[in-house]
This record gives sequence, C-alpha cells and structure tokens, in this order.
Amino acid sequence: MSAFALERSIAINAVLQASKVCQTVFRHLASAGTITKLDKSPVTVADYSAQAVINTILEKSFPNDPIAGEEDSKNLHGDERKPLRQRILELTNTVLDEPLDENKLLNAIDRGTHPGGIKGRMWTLDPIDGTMGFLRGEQFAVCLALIIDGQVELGVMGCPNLPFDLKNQESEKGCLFVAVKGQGAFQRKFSSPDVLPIHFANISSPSEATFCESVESGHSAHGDAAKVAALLGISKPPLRMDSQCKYCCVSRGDANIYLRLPTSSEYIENIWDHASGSLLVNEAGGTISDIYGKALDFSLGRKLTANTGVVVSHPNIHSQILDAVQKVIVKKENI
Ligand SMILES: Nc1ncnc2c1ncn2[C@@H]1O[C@H](COP(=O)(O)O)[C@@H](O)[C@H]1OP(=O)(O)O
Ligand SMILES: [Mg+2]
Ligand SMILES: [Mg+2]
Ligand SMILES: [Mg+2]
Repeated sequence: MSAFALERSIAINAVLQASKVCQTVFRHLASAGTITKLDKSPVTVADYSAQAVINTILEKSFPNDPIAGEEDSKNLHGDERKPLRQRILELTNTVLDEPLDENKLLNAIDRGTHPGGIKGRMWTLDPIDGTMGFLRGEQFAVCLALIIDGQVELGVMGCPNLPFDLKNQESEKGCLFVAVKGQGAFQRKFSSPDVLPIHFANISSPSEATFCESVESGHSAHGDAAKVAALLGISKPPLRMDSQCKYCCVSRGDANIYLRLPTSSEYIENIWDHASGSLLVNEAGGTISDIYGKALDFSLGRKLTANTGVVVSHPNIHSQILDAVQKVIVKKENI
C-alpha cells in the first residue's frame, strides 16, 4: 500500500461529505444563517457544519491527531444562537453515519483549536475557503491537509462550483484535487472516483502567461499585480477567482501564475489557506514561494508568520516573476 493511503481515502471522503453540506446550504438558504466574526469576516452555517463533519470523520479514524481548523464554537453559545446551532446540527447529521447532539457538535467544531507548530502530526482545515465566493455563488473550496513535523504530506481540496474543464461552460461542476508528497497531483469529479493526473502548463516566457488573483482587492493588491503584469509584458486579463481554487487552476494549467500580493493591512496568512494548495502546486510541477522567494513555513503555529504574500508559477519563469514583484513592492516601500 502506498504511503498515507488510509489518510488519503478518509480525507477524500471527509471533504466530499463537507462539500455536500455546503451545496445543500447554498441551494436552500444562501446568505441567511451568516454571522460576522470579530475580524469582520463572514461565517455561515455551512462553515461550521463542514468543520463539524470533517473533524468528526477524522476523529473516528485518527483519534489522536490534533486539528488546526479555522472555526470555533465561541459564537454559537447561548439562547440567542439556539436556532443557528439547530440548523448546523441538522445539516451536519444529514451526512454523518452516527448523528451528533448539540454538545457533541460544539465539541467536534472545537477539535479544531490546535495551536499548530513544528512537532508531530496534525491536520489543518479550512471548512470553507473563500466564504465571500461561497456567498456570491462563485468559487470556494473545502481544504484539508495533513502536516507532519511542519511538512505538508497530504492535501485534499473540494471545489463544488469549479467546472472540470474551465473552458467549457457545459462541463460538470464539482472537482476534487488530491496530492500526496512524492506521489503526484490529481483531480477527479465529485461524481466519479477515477483520478486523473494534473500538471502545470509548460511556459517559456512570462509574457505568454495568464495570472490569477483574488476577487477581493482587500485580500491581494490588484494594483501591484497589474504593475507586475505590465513589467512582465503580460497582456491577458487576470483570472479573478476566490479561494484555493486558484491553486487548483494553476496546477491543472488553466492559468500560469498565482499572485497574492500583500495589501496595506498587516494581515498574516493562515496555514489552512495555503497548506493543501502548496502541496498540490509542488506535486503538479510548479514552484511556490512568498514574494521574497522564501518557502512557506507551516511549522510556526496557525499562521505563516515568516512569510509575506504568495507567488506561484512554473519553475521556468519563477525567478523572473519574483524579480518583477520585488521591483514593484520595493519601489512602493521606498516611496
Ligand atoms: N484581509 C485579508 N487578507 C487576505 N486574506 C484574507 C483576509 N481576510 C480573509 N482572508 C482569507 O483569504 C482567503 C480568501 O482568499 P481569496 O480572496 O483569495 O479568496 C480566505 O481564506 C479568507 O478567509 P475565509 O476562509 O474566511 O474565506
Ligand atoms: Mg473565514
Ligand atoms: Mg480561508
Ligand atoms: Mg474559511
């Protein structure tokens, strides 16, 4: 049996079940059931339920593995939140074999509070990455990764709204991406277990590239990305997309570069926003670094405290992209 075969199959099932919950929520209630967290970001019943589903499934097979997940139950307590809790519970129980009660639900969500770090085995989970995309009915991803001693070993991403073939409007939506370190990168449809290998598109000059970036200019500096593109002679418009679906798209050749350039806010990226995507990129033959060319360091806790921004591209052009990014950013820093 290949390395991490059990983890791979449990993670795929967990991500598919959580993705189902997200699809149900979107069909039935869209923005109802949304609350705003302290950092002003939105969280929905689907985020909580997806985290409860995945944490419960992981606990069954790997009871000793800690989980660093985005959500926690602190906004779900008290009488006022009872209807929200009930909705999350109902949703969660639609996909679990053994139903939870309210207490078990809150405990399952709070299994995700691990502080992270360099030692041992842990999972990191973003139950819905790109909540803004989810609320708009656009792209979002359910992202789960296994990290051992600070190294990402396995990544699984479910992208319920992503077409299997981005160029074909009729193409079936619902793609799952999976990578195990040293075993390659693959995608499959939600509807079939058959996996197909994926690769970065070959490219010899950055000027031929399509780059992708966030839809949200508050998450990634669009103006700086436009300057980088101009320096590189890129003439194609950017592919704007929410969530780690961007990692999936570059990994299967829909686009060639992913730029996540720091905004003026002092935001530090979370490990669950990049762990599965970074492994997928590496296994699909791409290069990923921060804007200074440093590898992403997943060993420092729940956040990527040693990194600034993200740059992904084919290895043939990575140093040229970094040069352009640094010209734009350093110029701005010196103003
Ligand atoms: N100020 C911010 N800067 C960068 N990323 C952010 C910021 N606020 C939230 N995020 C996270 O950015 C990711 C979305 O990236 P993108 O804009 O590329 O879709 C999400 O993980 C989102 O969290 P969440 O998981 O809550 O949606
Ligand atoms: Mg969030
Ligand atoms: Mg996220
Ligand atoms: Mg999230």
